[in-house]
Amino acid sequence: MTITKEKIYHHLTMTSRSFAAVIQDLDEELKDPICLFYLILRGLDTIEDDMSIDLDIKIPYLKKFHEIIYQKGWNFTKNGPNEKDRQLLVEFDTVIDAFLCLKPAYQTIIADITKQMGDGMAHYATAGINVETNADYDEYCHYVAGLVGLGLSEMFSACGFESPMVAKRKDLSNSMGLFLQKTNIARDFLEDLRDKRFFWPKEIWGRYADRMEDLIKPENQAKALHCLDHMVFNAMSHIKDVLEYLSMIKNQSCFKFCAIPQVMAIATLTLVHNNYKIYTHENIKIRKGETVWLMKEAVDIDTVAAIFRYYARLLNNKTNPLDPHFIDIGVLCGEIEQVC
Ligand SMILES: COc1cccc([C@H]2O[C@H](CC(=O)N[C@@H](CC(=O)O)C(=O)O)C(=O)N(CC(C)(C)C)c3ccc(Cl)cc32)c1OC
Repeated sequence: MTITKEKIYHHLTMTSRSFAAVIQDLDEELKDPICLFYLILRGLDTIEDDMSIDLDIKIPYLKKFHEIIYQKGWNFTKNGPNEKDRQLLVEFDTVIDAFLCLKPAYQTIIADITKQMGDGMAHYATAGINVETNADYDEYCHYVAGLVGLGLSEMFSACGFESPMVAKRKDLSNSMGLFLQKTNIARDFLEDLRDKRFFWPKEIWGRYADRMEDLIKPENQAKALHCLDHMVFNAMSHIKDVLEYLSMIKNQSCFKFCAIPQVMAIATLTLVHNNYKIYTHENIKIRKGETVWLMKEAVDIDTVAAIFRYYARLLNNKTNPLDPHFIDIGVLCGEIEQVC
């Protein structure tokens, strides 16, 4: 297992440097199961994301990925040459070998979430199926991100680090995923538009433009900013659940693992809010110094609550009084300051 283990953590570091460090800080009992959960999800995501793979090839793989993770020796070489993380699937047999060494309880949780996610991805990959309504948007984000929160909460409760209540509160675990995913979807508008991936719900953008791509036209700047703030407001609706979930987490290594992505997300959402660069530049990111500060500070619920209060006030101050959501955002920020 040692050689495989080194390869596994190499893959982890290759896929996401900053988050790899957070996973490596986890308690020994959870480090391998969560590392493998992360890599299996990346493998599934790499197939879903690859627009060069025909749907009649892609969809069966998405639906049977939960069985593939039990097939020793399996690899995947159908990804396009420039697909990020394609190397992970080329060498996926090492992930499978390590997965098969996990305790059965963790294998079952991972396989069950992978099955649900693969089915959800297959549904939304089907030609003509798009995110139209706010309900579609929440459902899509549940499949690709909310389910991850559910699986992690089940692992936290299964190993005994957290109470069974953590796995029971599926609504809160789901919100942990939706807040991260909706922040990324708002942030990555231009990159996704270029890749012809449309995640913004028509029920939102349809109020500001006839076609989604019209949002990037300079003459539509005011409407585009109101649309962006509507997406920010939609993401903010999960913050109360996020704070309630984090207040349940008692194990220190689990707490940091859960809190760091959430404080990074509220900082990112504040940067994205009312920021026209979303429509002109890709890869909008918070500064490295801010990331380092957040990773160091996100150690307990009081500090995390103070961080959310800080960014809620910043975000509120950035809102244009002419913005249709000016009042709503103000009310939500007020509520966040209450909960904290
Ligand atoms: C209780 O729930 C969680 C608790 C802790 C962390 C995460 C969540 O955080 C990372 C954090 C991460 O991966 N950050 C990236 C930054 C980025 O992606 O922009 C990074 O630091 O590189 C993340 O983004 N996703 C991906 C999804 C959002 C789709 C779930 C993710 C993917 C696989 C796993 Cl096992 C975990 C997570 C949780 O998931 C909700």
